[in-house]
Amino acid sequence: MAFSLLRVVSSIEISAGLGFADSDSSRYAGRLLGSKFVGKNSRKKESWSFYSLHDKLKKHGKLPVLSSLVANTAGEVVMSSEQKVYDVVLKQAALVKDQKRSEIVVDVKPDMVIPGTMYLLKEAYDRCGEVCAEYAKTFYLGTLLMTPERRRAIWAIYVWCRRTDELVDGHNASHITPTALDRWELRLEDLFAARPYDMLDAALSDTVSRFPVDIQPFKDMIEGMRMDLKKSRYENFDELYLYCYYVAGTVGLMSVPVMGIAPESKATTESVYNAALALGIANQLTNILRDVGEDARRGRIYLPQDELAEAGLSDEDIFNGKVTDKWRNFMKIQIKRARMFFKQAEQGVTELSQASRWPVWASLLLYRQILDEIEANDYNNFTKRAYVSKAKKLLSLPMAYGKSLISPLSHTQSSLLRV
Ligand SMILES: CC(C)=CCC/C(C)=C/CC/C(C)=C/CC/C(C)=C/[C@@H]1[C@@H](COP(=O)(O)OP(=O)(O)O)[C@]1(C)CC/C=C(\C)CC/C=C(\C)CCC=C(C)C
Repeated sequence: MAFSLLRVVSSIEISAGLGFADSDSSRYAGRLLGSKFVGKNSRKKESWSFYSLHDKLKKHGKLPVLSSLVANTAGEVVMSSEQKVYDVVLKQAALVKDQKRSEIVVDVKPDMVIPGTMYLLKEAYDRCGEVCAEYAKTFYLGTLLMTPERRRAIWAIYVWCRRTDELVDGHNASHITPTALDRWELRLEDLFAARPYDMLDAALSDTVSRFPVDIQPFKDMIEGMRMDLKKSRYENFDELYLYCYYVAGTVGLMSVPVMGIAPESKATTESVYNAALALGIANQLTNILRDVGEDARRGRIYLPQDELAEAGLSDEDIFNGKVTDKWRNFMKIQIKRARMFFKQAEQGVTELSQASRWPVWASLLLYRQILDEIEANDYNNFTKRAYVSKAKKLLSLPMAYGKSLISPLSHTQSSLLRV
């Protein structure tokens, strides 16, 4: 993150380091930009399928991100992915609503554990920290600003996400079957029921017993991996949005209960979760735009098929990998959409607890710059991998730190305020 923060690692390393040698070895928060976040029924309802992207741009002067209702192939109006995901957001937010908003939300339980297991638990968290430090250096540094309880909990979540991603992206990926993912899910349920399989699971098991973290986003991430196994095309943005929620928006929903909302924040809990979801979506969209060529070489096209067709582009154009004006125009629209999700996420970062803001700002600023780099590469994401230089990364860190000093109270223009 600055996912050099969350650098992809060699699958051999990850298999060994994360314990994938066993048989269990295994990518969602946005609303229409500008619509007030009051309740799901009060949101604007507008469908991507009704106008072309260009008409929308002309009509609204800005690009709508998603609709609440979409038409299915039979022409019936159905609930959009955004609406489905929003229901998860509401559920997650409800879990923490009653929780006291304070810097120290952690009610550290008396350790009702078998003697010696405390030591093992410390080892388990330390190992999660090591993995995080190794594969997501800058992010790891950011977590050091957090309270010890939060820091180690984020490490444990990070490691579980990494392991899950490795199931379909790692070196054993070609052997992964839906059954293996079902087993990974059973293992997740066991871990939530305080029956961890290994020490890394034990760290997460402890984390979920201390923070109001729900199992749903974890299950949804596994669902995203299932989707990746069976799907290599996305008909429209609604389908892509759901995929992005599964594999990345979920991370935002898992992290907020641990990172905590600032006690002085006046934002609604749902709006903060929604911003967290938006950051996950923005990151994943950016990841997809950066990796178009790489994904195409694996036979995968994550870009919405209907938007490609509307831009006069086909799968063949992607496989041929020629940067044309049609491609540039298409990419401009996609980049614009990703930036809208980043913008939406920005509003929520300030509402997080003080110590959590810096790593989140850092990840937002660093990952968003990948979009600038795609532009700087004249939209050649077929053969050039957009990356942010070390110098730019370094420059972003104090910038992120400066932004993290802005408190929710000095941020009274926020559109996330409770109504
Ligand atoms: C502070 C912070 C950023 C916390 C998140 C820590 C965490 C638990 C990260 C887990 C990330 C992970 C391993 C996800 C597995 C699925 C996956 C690989 C998703 C893609 C990430 C990029 O990783 P990759 O290594 O492939 O990228 P590179 O090739 O190296 O570039 C994703 C694109 C998405 C990751 C999504 C997030 C980190 C969500 C961030 C949102 C929050 C932390 C919520 C912030 C709160 C508010 C209110 C805005």
